[in-house]
Amino acid sequence: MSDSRPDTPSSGPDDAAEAPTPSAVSTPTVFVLFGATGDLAARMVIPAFGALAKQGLLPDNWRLIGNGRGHQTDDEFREHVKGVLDKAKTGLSGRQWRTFSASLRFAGGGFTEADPGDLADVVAEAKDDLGSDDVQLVHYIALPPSTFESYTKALAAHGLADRARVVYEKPFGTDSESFERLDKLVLSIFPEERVFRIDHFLGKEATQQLHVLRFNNRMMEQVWNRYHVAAVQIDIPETLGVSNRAGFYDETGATLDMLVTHQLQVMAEVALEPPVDSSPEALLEAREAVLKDFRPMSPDEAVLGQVEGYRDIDGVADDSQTDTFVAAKVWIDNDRWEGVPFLLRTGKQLKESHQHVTLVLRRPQTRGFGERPPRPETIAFSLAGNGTVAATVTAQRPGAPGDLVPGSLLLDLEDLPRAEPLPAYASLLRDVLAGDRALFTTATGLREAWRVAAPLLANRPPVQPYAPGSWGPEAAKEIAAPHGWLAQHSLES
Ligand SMILES: NC(=O)C1=CN([C@@H]2O[C@H](COP(=O)(O)OP(=O)(O)OC[C@H]3O[C@@H](n4cnc5c(N)ncnc54)[C@H](OP(=O)(O)O)[C@@H]3O)[C@@H](O)[C@H]2O)C=CC1
Ligand SMILES: O=C1O[C@H](COP(=O)(O)O)[C@@H](O)[C@H](O)[C@H]1O
Repeated sequence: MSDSRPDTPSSGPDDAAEAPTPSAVSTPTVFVLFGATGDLAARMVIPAFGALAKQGLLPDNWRLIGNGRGHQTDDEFREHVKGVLDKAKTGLSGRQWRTFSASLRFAGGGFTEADPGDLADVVAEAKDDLGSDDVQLVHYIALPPSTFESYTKALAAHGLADRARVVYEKPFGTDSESFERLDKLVLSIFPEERVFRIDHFLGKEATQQLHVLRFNNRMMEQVWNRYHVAAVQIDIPETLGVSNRAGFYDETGATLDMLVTHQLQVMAEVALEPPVDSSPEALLEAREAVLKDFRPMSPDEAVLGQVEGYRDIDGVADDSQTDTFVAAKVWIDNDRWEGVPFLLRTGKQLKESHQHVTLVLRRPQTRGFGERPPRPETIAFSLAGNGTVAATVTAQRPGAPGDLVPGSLLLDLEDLPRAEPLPAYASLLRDVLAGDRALFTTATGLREAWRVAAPLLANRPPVQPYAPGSWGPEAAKEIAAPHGWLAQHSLES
């Protein structure tokens, strides 16, 4: 394994102009990134490390060890990371990149209970390098969920679990039964306070604004219930395909990848009751509590789809029944939300990408001035990027008394004074370093999510084909009747 220090700078501002940035955590830390060659690592986790480095939020002394089943040298891994950071436009200066890249290592040869590959040795070297007895070990398991159990056992078998923190990607389990088994195994090895079950949608800036805006603004607080809200849409269509991660995707599918995970957590963020105080712990308790009121999903109120051509992708079975699309109606049995459908939709290779949480408002009780356009008024949050919030209103077309048209009031969160938005993964990694688990899912919350999804998973409707670039199977339109899925183009800046 090579250990030379590369001097190729990543694109970024001039070294001379760069001010030293303070480090957030002083404990020397060794990160192990399982799945370092994968899609998630490239799209989110490695760029998050870059963003933390850029803002001076990594510990003063750290190492990041990439792990995989294949072999590569440290320098090859550095080249990979450099490509990823350049693509993500992280903007590290030359000096920042040199410091960053010097902390990168790769340990190949896989990692099983029987054989740790290179990892145990590389971790030991990294700890020695950091020259302290007090080194924090943080494992990030960015692997397909079917491997979580075996990697957890291997961590214990090779003495890498002691005093370590561990981050699990989602889905944590693939149904109630496997969730309970995994949870029991994990907690037999790691104490709960060192387990971080990530759901990066909870770390998004705009997701956090759901409760902040709601509870700090009377105009939102007052309408946040069944008397004023006719329906809530949590709509996450994607143009993205899955050909680069077919193995993972074919064993997962849209329902597990997005709906049982991100969308139910975001739904809980929308639906929660006022937390007892403004602490992160109270927020987490409120999220868990409302999940208990979610009604188990009915397969009759769900549509699954599979994009045409999916079975031709390398790594996908010829007769795959995996869903690349799901739309479903979920109900909450409590006083605030009785009778309000929560409409969840997501899928791959659809017409458009967006991530919208939309409260569809009931029409005003007064007669109004003019003929209202059919589009309902809404309060909508775009979770993508740094996030936007919009209210769509009905207004009079200027110069045309009585001619009513929809308009929108838009807030771009990054335009707020002194805004310093962090990508979700960077923000959550910072929380892992600080030991703050408030924006992570808990076993209690996940147990409820699996309970809610159980009838749908046990009785999956057949997947209906849809054309790439479409909005999914026709039948999914019915789920959102009478309003239809609201596109909210005006939300994107
Ligand atoms: N991709 C994304 O956008 C997101 C993914 N996630 C989650 O991240 C996790 C990983 O997803 P993603 O990166 O997309 O998946 P990938 O298919 O890209 O897999 C990640 C890496 O895991 C290793 N791997 C694959 N199969 C196995 C196996 N059977 N045993 C051991 N290692 C294996 C491979 O590395 P190697 O060949 O080097 O061993 C691969 O590069 C999943 O839990 C997913 O839900 C979460 C949010 C977003
Ligand atoms: O967890 C996942 O999320 C991504 C979408 O995340 P975002 O950060 O782009 O908002 C999704 O594409 C992927 O399939 C899924 O595993």
